[in-house]
Amino acid sequence: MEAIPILAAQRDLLACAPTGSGKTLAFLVPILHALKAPSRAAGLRCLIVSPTRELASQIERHVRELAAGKPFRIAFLDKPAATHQQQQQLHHHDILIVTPMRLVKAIEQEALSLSTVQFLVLDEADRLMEHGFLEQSDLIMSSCTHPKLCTALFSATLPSHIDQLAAHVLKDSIRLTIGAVNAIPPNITQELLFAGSEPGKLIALRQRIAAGMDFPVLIFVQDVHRANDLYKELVYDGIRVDVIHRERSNAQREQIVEDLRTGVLWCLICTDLMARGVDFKGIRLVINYDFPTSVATYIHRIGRTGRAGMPGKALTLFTRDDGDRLRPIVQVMLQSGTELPEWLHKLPKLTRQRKQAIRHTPVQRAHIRAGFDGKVKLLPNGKIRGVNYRAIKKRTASEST
Ligand SMILES: Nc1ncnc2c1ncn2[C@@H]1O[C@H](COP(=O)(O)OP(=O)(O)OP(=O)(O)O)[C@@H](O)[C@H]1O
Repeated sequence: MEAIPILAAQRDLLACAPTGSGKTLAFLVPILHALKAPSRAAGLRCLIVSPTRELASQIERHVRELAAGKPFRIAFLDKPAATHQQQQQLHHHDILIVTPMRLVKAIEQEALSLSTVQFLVLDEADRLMEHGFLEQSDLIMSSCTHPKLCTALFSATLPSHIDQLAAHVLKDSIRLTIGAVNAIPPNITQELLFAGSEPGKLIALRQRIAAGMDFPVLIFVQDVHRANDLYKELVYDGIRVDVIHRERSNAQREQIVEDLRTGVLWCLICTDLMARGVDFKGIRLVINYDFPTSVATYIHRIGRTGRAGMPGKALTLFTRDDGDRLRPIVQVMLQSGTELPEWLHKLPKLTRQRKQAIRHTPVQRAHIRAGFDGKVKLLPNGKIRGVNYRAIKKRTASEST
């Protein structure tokens, strides 16, 4: 809420606040207030950039809800503008929500000019200023040439190199930090579990499920293949589970999110595509099945629970292979008051060379063993057609001994 008067005064802002603390409203409320009313003559006045389609679509929903009753022209640019007429229409929106790739295409095709933009918001700004997005963000920022442009950068995480970069692109800005930088909301209870090896993780997960788990649960894995493999395992176990990653269609993703919201699904397996910004309602537990690759990833993943002050839990599994990546995340857990065994307090620092070497290299992991490859069908009693439940019970019991 501290951001509201700053943006209302049209000052550049760099804001860092914990996950689930309501950053979206913190920028939408003052911007809608400042825009006052629709104005076709003024051209596009507000541009909101998000790194993923899911988050952009969620922001669009929030804008429409907040602007209800005022006929602002709001659009989410999720497809290239194909015809000249569509390109012309882009200029006539008051507020445009975009992902960088689509916007850069529109700028390059000269389908859209950003010279009238008065409010530019980069949501998940540290991600948008990282390798992979930085060039696109740079082009977007330099295309916003209005003399009274107000730029706002929002995120729950702010690595120091991004902090410095942000300071260069903002003018006479205010820096706002709610709580400590990279803080975990205190309402999220964190747990770290050593599972020994890859098969040990599956056993640990099955044991937790068998012991009773608060659904809905999000499970993060490191890539699409592992998401599909774990999905097969959990379907085999009779769990109402689905999977989201870049290979699912937009329609499938939307249906899955809806199914999770309404309780049709208990469990959603996802890649880091869903780690940032997405506001799943009522997630009780986040499981890091594969250890996160960075502190930022850890914070954003577990931030899918414990939103708006609700209680949440996060369970992070690790194996011997994750040893080099453990220390920074252990530090974050300790700083937020998580009790961990004494040996974890004394993990050695990595050398700079080792840090560099592992930064962009995912851990090579053994396959998650797939138990069932056939076609599956969820029955009304919650079981899956074609699954031998007796065999699973027997197998789980023998694996855990
Ligand atoms: N003042 C408020 N009172 C109650 N709930 C709120 C308030 N502001 C926001 N919320 C709710 O809190 C939830 C989290 O908000 P939001 O998605 O904006 O968080 P965020 O800070 O952007 O998180 P992230 O860093 O994960 O993107 C949403 O469901 C939102 O509706």
